[in-house]
Amino acid sequence: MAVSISHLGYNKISQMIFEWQAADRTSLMALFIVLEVSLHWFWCLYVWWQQDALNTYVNIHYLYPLWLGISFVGLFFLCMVKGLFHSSNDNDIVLSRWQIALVLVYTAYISTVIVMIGYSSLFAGVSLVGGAMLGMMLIKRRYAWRMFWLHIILMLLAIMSPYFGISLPNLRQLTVIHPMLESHNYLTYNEIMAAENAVAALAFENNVLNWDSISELQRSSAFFWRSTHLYLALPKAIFIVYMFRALLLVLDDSRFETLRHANQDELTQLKNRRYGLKKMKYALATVREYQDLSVMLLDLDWFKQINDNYGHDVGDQVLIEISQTLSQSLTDESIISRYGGEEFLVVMPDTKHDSAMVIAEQLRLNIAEHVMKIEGLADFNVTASFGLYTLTHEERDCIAQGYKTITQQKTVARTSPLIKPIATQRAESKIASMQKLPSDICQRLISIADKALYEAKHRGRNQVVSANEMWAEKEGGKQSLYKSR
Ligand SMILES: Nc1nc2c(ncn2[C@@H]2O[C@H](COP(=O)(O)OP(=O)(O)OP(=O)(O)O)[C@@H](O)[C@H]2O)c(=O)[nH]1
Repeated sequence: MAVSISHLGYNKISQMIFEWQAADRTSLMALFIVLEVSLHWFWCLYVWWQQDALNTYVNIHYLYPLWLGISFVGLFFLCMVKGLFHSSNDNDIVLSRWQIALVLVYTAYISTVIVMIGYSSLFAGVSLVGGAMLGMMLIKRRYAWRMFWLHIILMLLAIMSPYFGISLPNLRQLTVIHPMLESHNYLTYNEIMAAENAVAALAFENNVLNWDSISELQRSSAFFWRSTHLYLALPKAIFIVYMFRALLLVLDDSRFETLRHANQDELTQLKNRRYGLKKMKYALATVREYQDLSVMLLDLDWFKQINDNYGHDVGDQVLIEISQTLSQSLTDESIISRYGGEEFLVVMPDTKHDSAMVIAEQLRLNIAEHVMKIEGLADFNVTASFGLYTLTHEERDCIAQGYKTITQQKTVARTSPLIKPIATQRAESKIASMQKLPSDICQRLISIADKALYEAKHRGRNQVVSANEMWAEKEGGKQSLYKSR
């Protein structure tokens, strides 16, 4: 199948986004907000610096609480940005080039909006929604919607505030800094507004706009006209939200595809080894107190001969059909994965040894009875050998207890008296989250099932051998996963 470069690029970007940790995505969103907030902060600095010149037009007392608020917001989001450049193991930079490019482009856009067009709540509002949503997109879509509704509510409150006698600082008013010039140059939005306000000022006493006359103007204005602010901004905001929504849907599909490829075995469509092990770890961590867990490793017999006699394609077909037999014979609770070439791993949570033996025996029969019908070849059957091990809850408790004691001793020995309590706490909570089991337990379980599988091959193939029974025979019933055998 031909794959275009743009398709590859698109897959790569979406894969990168979803491999990102939530903390990094939050930090990126915070960085966008910091960029915007710092521009507002510098705008306040400029007004404060020019306060003598702006005194006639600007109620400077409103500037200080606004400036303070902006500073707090900026500092708050700056703290959130901290996680952006370092991953949990400290020195690795987690921002990739495309993310840096995204941040720079957004900065350039916001700078242009503020410097060229002047501060307008409409532009700033839309840019804020855009910037924050860009960050939100990288976290969760429901936040994008919440953010959108919050923005509308805030705008409504701002529109209605004068009717309740509330005066809010008006940043746009701060842009009125020059009287009209006799200039034929291109005028920016900011300059036009300045000119309009200067003209409007003629209508007021002493040719000066003051806050009382502004408040009077606000109260006398019809609610309908005041709310143009909202309904002019709304279509833009909805457009942005829908654009992001469409993007999210595309990314969701892409994420699903990426995860499918990452977890699935191409040939058999079973889960692959990596995912099988991950699910096994999860099953071990979530198994209940009185539940046993059984692990089964099965390997097709004389598979090399099938390849040699009939060809690799027939070998592949056999693997596909046996995988289907596995999926059909086992319940949904079983975790089935292709462990290696013709080897499969089955983990059965909450399954006692006797039940696991019955299941394995039935599976062996199903495989042996399955007739391979390949065009141009005589029908044939394939058999498989099984190694099985059941980790009983009693043994699991013993391992957990022993492991806990060893870990506590190590932690106490390694740490100084000052940091001992914290280190011990951390170690304990980590152990608790793993159900107090050592991290190599999965490999040990598989390796024991593998020994039983080896024994099954040795005994003549096409049979199930239980590691529990094997060691019970050898050691008179005494057995432990962490004891040298
Ligand atoms: N067709 C095909 N063959 C594979 C695949 N993966 C591994 N194999 C082959 O599987 C064969 C495994 O051979 P062996 O390990 O000798 O095992 P065996 O012939 O089944 O013998 P026993 O396990 O002792 O019964 C090798 O020839 C591999 O090339 C695959 O995806 N497709």
